[in-house]
Order: sequence, then C-alpha cells, then structure tokens
Amino acid sequence: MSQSIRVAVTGASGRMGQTLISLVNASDRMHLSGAIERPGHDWIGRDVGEAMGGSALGISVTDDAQAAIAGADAVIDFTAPVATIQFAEFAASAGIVHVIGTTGMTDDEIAALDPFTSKATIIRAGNMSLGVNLLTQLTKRVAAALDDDYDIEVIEAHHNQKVDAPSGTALMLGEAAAEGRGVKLSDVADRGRDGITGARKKGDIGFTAIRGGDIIGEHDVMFAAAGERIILRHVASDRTVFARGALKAALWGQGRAPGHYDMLDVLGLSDPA
Ligand SMILES: NC(=O)C1=CN([C@@H]2O[C@H](COP(=O)(O)OP(=O)(O)OC[C@H]3O[C@@H](n4cnc5c(N)ncnc54)[C@H](O)[C@@H]3O)[C@@H](O)[C@H]2O)C=CC1
Ligand SMILES: O=C(O)C1=N[C@H](C(=O)O)C[C@H](O)C1
Repeated sequence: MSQSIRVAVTGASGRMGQTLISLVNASDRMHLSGAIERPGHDWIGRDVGEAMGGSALGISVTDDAQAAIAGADAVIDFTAPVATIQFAEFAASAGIVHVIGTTGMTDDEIAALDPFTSKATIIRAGNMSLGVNLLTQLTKRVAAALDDDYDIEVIEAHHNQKVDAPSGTALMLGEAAAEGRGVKLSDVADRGRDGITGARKKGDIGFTAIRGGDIIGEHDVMFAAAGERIILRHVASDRTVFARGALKAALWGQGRAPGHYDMLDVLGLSDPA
C-alpha cells in the first residue's frame, strides 16, 4: 500500500475547513499534519479535533502557515483570495501540492499565482465536486449545439454567509457556456441587472445570485428560447462533495509536475487536445 501523505488544511475553523479535516482524518491514504487559521483566531493553540467539538487529533491549530505548509505533502486551501496567494508562495517554497478551492479571486489575483506554478503543483477550481465538473462539460456541449435564439442564464443560490457573487461555480458554468458558443465570457457576461436595464441583449450570458439561510450550493444553467427552456441543474446537499474532490486532487497531484491544473484534469474530464 502506498504511503499516507501529510495534509495541511487552511481555514481550519471554516465550513469547508472542518469538513476537510473530518475527511482527511477518516482517510487511510492521508493524515492531518497541520491545521492553519488566521492570526488572532481563538482556535490558535487548541487541539483542532477538540476545537471542532470532537476528540483530540493531536494537531494544534497554528497561525504559522509557512511552517505547517513546509511540513506537508499537500495543503488544501478554502479561505480567501489574499491568503491563498500567500499560501501559494509557501507551497512553492516547499515544492508541494496546493489545492485551491477559494473563490472570489479577481483576474489579477489569479495571475498573481503564476510565479508559483513553476515550483508548486496548483490545482484550482471554483467547484471541486464531480457533479459540477461534469455539468461544465454538458453545458459546453448544449451551448455549442444551440444558437443565440437560446438565451443563457446562470442562476445560483448559496447560504447567507457567502461573500462573493457570482459564485465560482457560476463563473465556471458561464465560461463553459461561452466556450461552447465560441465567445469570450468577458464580452457577453451580464452580471448586475437593476432598474431600467433595457431589453436583454442577444448573445449575453446572464448571472443571478440568490443568498439565503443555509443553502449549500445550487446552480442552474438555463437555455431559454421562444416556446421552450432547457435547464441543467446541480444541487449540493452536503459539503463533503467539494471536500472529496479536494482530497482526490491532493492525491492526484503527488509526483505531478509543477503547474496550474483544474479538476477536469484530476477527474479525467478534459477535452482531448
Ligand atoms: N471550490 C469549491 O468546491 C468550494 C469553494 N468554496 C470556497 O471556499 C472558501 C471558504 O468557504 P467557507 O469554508 O464556506 O468559508 P468560511 O468563512 O466558513 O471559512 C473560511 C476560513 O478561512 C479562514 N481564513 C481567512 N483568512 C485566513 C488566513 N490568512 N489564514 C488562515 N485562515 C484564514 C477564516 O478564518 C475562516 O475560518 C470560499 O471562497 C468559498 O466560496 C466553498 C465550498 C466549495
Ligand atoms: O461559498 C460556498 O459555500 C461555495 N462556494 C463555491 C462557489 O463559489 O461556487 C462552491 C459551492 O457552490 C459552495
């Protein structure tokens, strides 16, 4: 049996951080080597298992991200854009795998990862679930099959604590639809309707974000034409779908050349070159 890999988890107290730590702890292919939180967080210094309300895991939560990442084979990171760029630098210094689930990154923030891709194996996706990554491929195919008599709308719904919109997943789906249609998303995206907007512009890809309660993540891609609508839908009812994808990525990246990959690479769903 192959050796158990060491995994550090950032944002340890977060919704995804806790889900990831539980799954890493239950895995026989990896073990938790570090639990990282932001400086000043009240979990710093506590055993992470106890802080999560369970039994001790023998790992104290630390704000020394550089040391925790240096002692890992992979860092799994679902935090915030500025923190993620810093963690990429540490992952590059350590020459390890950096799995990035953080969303809400601007184009400049994504570009800021570039210098680190020569030393770190970065796997980044706005959604790490198998279902959503499959849905991007379906979206691309449907968009390629239909002309712009079919208005494309991406509708997403999330819990009331989510800080970014549109969601990373919505943008992935929008990119897939634009790719299928042979256009650039930045040329056709309609992200903020309010007031007298005028009639819908033919060829636009629209985005709508719903925020409420504890919705984990729901995405529709609607193709609406005169007389009919096609709706492709993904509903996440448990955060483990994202965490399972992230663990798969951490394993897939071991021994892989440094670079910038996505979940389609990990899942073998990329289009043939
Ligand atoms: N790609 C995917 O499949 C998924 C992505 N996400 C994304 O993951 C991110 C986190 O989501 P949640 O867990 O719901 O948020 P959350 O707010 O529950 O957790 C974020 C955690 O990151 C910590 N953090 C912030 N800055 C830090 C720093 N400098 N060092 C260490 N820790 C730091 C916070 O203290 C917090 O505990 C969001 O961007 C979200 O959109 C969420 C679910 C799935
Ligand atoms: O913040 C979340 O919760 C989620 N974020 C990701 C996104 O922005 O698409 C993935 C998932 O939908 C949950």
